[in-house]
Amino acid sequence: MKQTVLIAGLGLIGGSLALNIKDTEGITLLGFDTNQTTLEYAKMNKMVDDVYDEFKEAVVQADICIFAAPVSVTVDLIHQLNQLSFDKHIIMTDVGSVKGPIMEAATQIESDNIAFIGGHPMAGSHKRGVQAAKKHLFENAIYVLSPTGSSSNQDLDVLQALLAPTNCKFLILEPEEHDEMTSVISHFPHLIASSLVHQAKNWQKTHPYIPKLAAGGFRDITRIASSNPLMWRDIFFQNRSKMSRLLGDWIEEMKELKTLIDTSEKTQIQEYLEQARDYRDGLDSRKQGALLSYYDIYVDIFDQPGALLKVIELLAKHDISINNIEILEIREGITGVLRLSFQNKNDQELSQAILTKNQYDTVIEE
Ligand SMILES: NC(=O)C1=CN([C@@H]2O[C@H](COP(=O)(O)OP(=O)(O)OC[C@H]3O[C@@H](n4cnc5c(N)ncnc54)[C@H](O)[C@@H]3O)[C@@H](O)[C@H]2O)C=CC1
Ligand SMILES: O=C(O)C(=O)Cc1ccc(O)cc1
Repeated sequence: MKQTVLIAGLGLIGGSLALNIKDTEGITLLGFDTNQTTLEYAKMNKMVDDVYDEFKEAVVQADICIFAAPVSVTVDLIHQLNQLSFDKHIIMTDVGSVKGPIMEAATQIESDNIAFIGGHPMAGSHKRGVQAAKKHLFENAIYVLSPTGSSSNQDLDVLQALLAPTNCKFLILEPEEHDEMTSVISHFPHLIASSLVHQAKNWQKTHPYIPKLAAGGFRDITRIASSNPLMWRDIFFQNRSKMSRLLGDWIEEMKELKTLIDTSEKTQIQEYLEQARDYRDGLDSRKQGALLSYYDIYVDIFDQPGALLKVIELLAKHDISINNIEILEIREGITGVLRLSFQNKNDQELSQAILTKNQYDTVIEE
């Protein structure tokens, strides 16, 4: 079937979706963005068939439109739809990290020809822009969909079929429960990560060597503080009431912890740490779902040039594809452990056997 698909906002997420959709048979893929360099890049790299810098001109041609701009921009674009007339059925969706304001804007759409389904791929990166787009970004990730009264089951099927090449896992959620859950598990942690970085920066005035002491733990917990500030500012304010509530709860909890520390309540502090560890370890279980979507192997490697390449070559020789590679440093610049992530248990076990045979120490965490 021939379909014209428009992606409005060709950044990290829009560009990554384009890389998944572009080669589907029968699809003409259009891209709209206000950034000319982005449009030129997308066209030059054949990520889309055609580019537009005028939303209205592009959207009237589409059978499916995916809004992939910042949440506040998507809200504005949805409001513009009422200035246009749509003479054929069009499925519209978005990728915004906050659903409430987008779904609210969608309720104001006047055309009966528009079927709106909210969307949010729960995968991303701290990078931004079309140059950071990756085809495999959504592999195994949860992709939340929120159908509305304007969309039918058939619309939902069509959208899921379009997104199938991403290899994501669909989850249907109400916008309100989505926003509450993502505020806890995604949005609020970003604020805390930034706050920890600010605290270290302030203490650096007293102890200039602080950055040299920053060990793996600090790096792990603050990784997301390197994310796109414009996007996160938008997310915080679009999900403002939930963020404010969590901040209030957090402040109260920190006050209680301060009292426990000040009064040397060692048992209660230990229980607090134990409960957190047990819950966190439980989240890592594949049975629980989202946090760990890959089959991992930890490989000890020494700090020698080419160590990484040797491991990759070894697995490539056996046609095993690695989903993700992360070097976990013991100290800054000193390689310690390699985390290799695989798509399935078979690849994981085969890789472990090959690496063990080649004298590598490996661990699979159950
Ligand atoms: N970055 C991430 O990890 C994730 C982001 N999201 C959501 O995806 C959406 C896009 O985020 P990213 O791709 O990361 O951001 P990005 O900054 O990489 O891309 C945004 C794109 O929108 C374009 N844009 C800005 N204003 C525009 C306008 N008025 N009209 C048309 N295009 C405009 C920009 O030029 C840019 O190409 C956001 O709503 C975000 O909440 C969802 C999941 C993960
Ligand atoms: O880098 C990370 O861990 C993220 O937090 C990615 C992410 C960012 C925004 C989203 O709405 C969903 C996922």
